[in-house]
Amino acid sequence: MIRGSSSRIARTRVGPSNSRTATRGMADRPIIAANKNFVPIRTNLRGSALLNTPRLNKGAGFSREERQIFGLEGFLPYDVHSLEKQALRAYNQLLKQPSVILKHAFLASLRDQNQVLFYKIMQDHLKELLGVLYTPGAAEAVANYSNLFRRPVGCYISFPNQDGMRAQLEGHLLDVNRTADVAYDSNNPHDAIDLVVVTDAEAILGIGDQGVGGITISTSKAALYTLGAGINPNRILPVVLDCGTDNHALFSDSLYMGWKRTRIRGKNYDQFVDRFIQNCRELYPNAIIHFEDFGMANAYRLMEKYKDIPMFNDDIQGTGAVALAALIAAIKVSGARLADQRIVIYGAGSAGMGIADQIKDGLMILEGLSEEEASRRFWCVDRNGLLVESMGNNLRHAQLPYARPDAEVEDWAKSEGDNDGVWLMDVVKNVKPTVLIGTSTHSRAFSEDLIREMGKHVERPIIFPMSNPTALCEVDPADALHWTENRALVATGSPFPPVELGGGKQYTVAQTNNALIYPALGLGAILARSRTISNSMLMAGVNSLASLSPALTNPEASLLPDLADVRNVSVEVAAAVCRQAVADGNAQDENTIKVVQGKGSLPLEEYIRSRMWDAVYRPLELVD
Ligand SMILES: NC(=O)C1=CN([C@@H]2O[C@H](COP(=O)(O)OP(=O)(O)OC[C@H]3O[C@@H](n4cnc5c(N)ncnc54)[C@H](O)[C@@H]3O)[C@@H](O)[C@H]2O)C=CC1
Ligand SMILES: CC(=O)C(=O)O
Ligand SMILES: [Mg+2]
Repeated sequence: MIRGSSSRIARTRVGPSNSRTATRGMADRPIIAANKNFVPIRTNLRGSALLNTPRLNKGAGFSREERQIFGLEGFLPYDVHSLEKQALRAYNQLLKQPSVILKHAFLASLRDQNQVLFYKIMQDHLKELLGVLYTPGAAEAVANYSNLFRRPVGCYISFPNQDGMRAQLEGHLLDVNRTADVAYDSNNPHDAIDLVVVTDAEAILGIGDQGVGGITISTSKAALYTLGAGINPNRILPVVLDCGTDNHALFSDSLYMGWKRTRIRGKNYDQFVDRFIQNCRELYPNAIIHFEDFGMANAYRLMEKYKDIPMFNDDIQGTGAVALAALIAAIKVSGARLADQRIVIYGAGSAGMGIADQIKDGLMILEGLSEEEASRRFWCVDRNGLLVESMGNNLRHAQLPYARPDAEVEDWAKSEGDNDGVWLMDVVKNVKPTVLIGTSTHSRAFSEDLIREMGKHVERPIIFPMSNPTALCEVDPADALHWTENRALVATGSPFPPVELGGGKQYTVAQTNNALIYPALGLGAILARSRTISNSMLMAGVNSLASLSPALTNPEASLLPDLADVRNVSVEVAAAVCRQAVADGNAQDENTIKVVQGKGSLPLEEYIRSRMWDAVYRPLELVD
């Protein structure tokens, strides 16, 4: 950490008149709602070095006084511009970019120049720009990573370099600590990282193995933690574990920047990941670990293996949580009971089985079903058709509880294909599902015939085509509504525009994406400094999110809150997660425990807001 013997603070327009009082030692600086944005960031950088440090750079936003103190006159055009004016200029430049991928590149470059400005324009245009930064935009950016590469962002841990892994991770810790502002509430440099977002890039969104390009999903998910839950971006470490790639197109691309070997598997892989986790635990003992877009076989194994540390798998647990919240809202609208649903899941991978597991937990906890009874509410269809018990060793461990007895399907009327499997249409005809969920990456798999067939048997069909990016969605929501005479309750993984229902009415399609819940889950776990992230914490988050559904008061409204409102949603959801962490005895942060117990100076929600990072320019303090 930087410790200056003498210091000067530029009193900028944003600073309160008493900002000099903030020069006390780091440890005794309380960050509370009223002053968190006025606490100076200490730096010894000046001139172009300051302008080239995105965490500190304010560009034309540097005040006259700051320009004097930091030697910036002569490096900047004369006029001082407010953050709002800078944001307007940047947004106008963004609009001139002719394609999503160029817009994504523009945003990435803005983030690499001026962090606050990047988050400011993202926040101001969240709904529109999430489609660029996240899904669908991120898919294109990941797939074109090596061709579009300009500068490295985040942490690259490569299998062939693993002997230096500890030093590499220490390097990031030192780098984070050098920014000083991140360690405001502790003198322990190991406290500087709150969150690690890690992918091994084997199953990115719906586009599969992307090798080193997977870093872009980690950086996008990391940015959503800041946008969605105010986690300080400088305290998040996005990581790609480069384990090689089985994507032959990348292999034969001379510009590919990752390790050009087929993916390591088995013992080598396990040891590599384990080494990474153990180093993270030692170097960043307070950080939670978010696993993203691992291939299914590893994703489940690793989730089980590391369940006693504060980690979660977003594709399994985050997706399960958001889907259950949307389902709870949908059945309230339809007037049915959760226990009476017949649920077909198309695509029995990480997301599909995560959703099944979470809904199963819901059936057990909310409806009192036994595990066996709850499992019987699901029919899961994958590449080889309906999962049935006779598939035996071909079933993955996570799929086993949902395999149907073969006897059940023996008498089914079958219309599709040969007799080797039971296909989706046959399942829909025979099961007459009330809920159809798509996590298959099979674009437009929910055909008109299929949706009409489903709609014959149920008054309010619940249809969640959740595959990303947009092009892989199982059905366009407008079609699903049209084919069911507007009776369907629809939610998608990627954003879709509202559907015109006629008569001046519109249906708002809920974006049922884990991005609506994982930032708050992370924030709650970080604030509580939770030992683990338990199922009951997840369920608390689900119930909180479901209770915020606009459809509860207006049946034509979206099943889930708008992703554009994620920051407010996150305060509520994180509060529920914190309360549950305390109730479970998992919480270790004394301040948060006190607040949850009503012994703090602020109510929990306000306390949470007071800990959120905002996209504003904080005063800078020059230290020698
Ligand atoms: N909305 C959300 O929040 C989330 C959406 N997803 C999306 O879900 C999709 C799947 O992701 P993961 O589960 O992580 O991948 P995965 O690879 O683990 O699962 C996909 C499954 O679909 C199966 N599948 C592929 N083609 C099929 C076909 N033609 N018919 C039947 N099954 C087929 C595969 O065999 C596999 O089991 C992706 O598009 C991903 O973007 C994933 C996580 C979150
Ligand atoms: C949303 C997400 O995590 C995925 O599509 O993989
Ligand atoms: Mg994912």
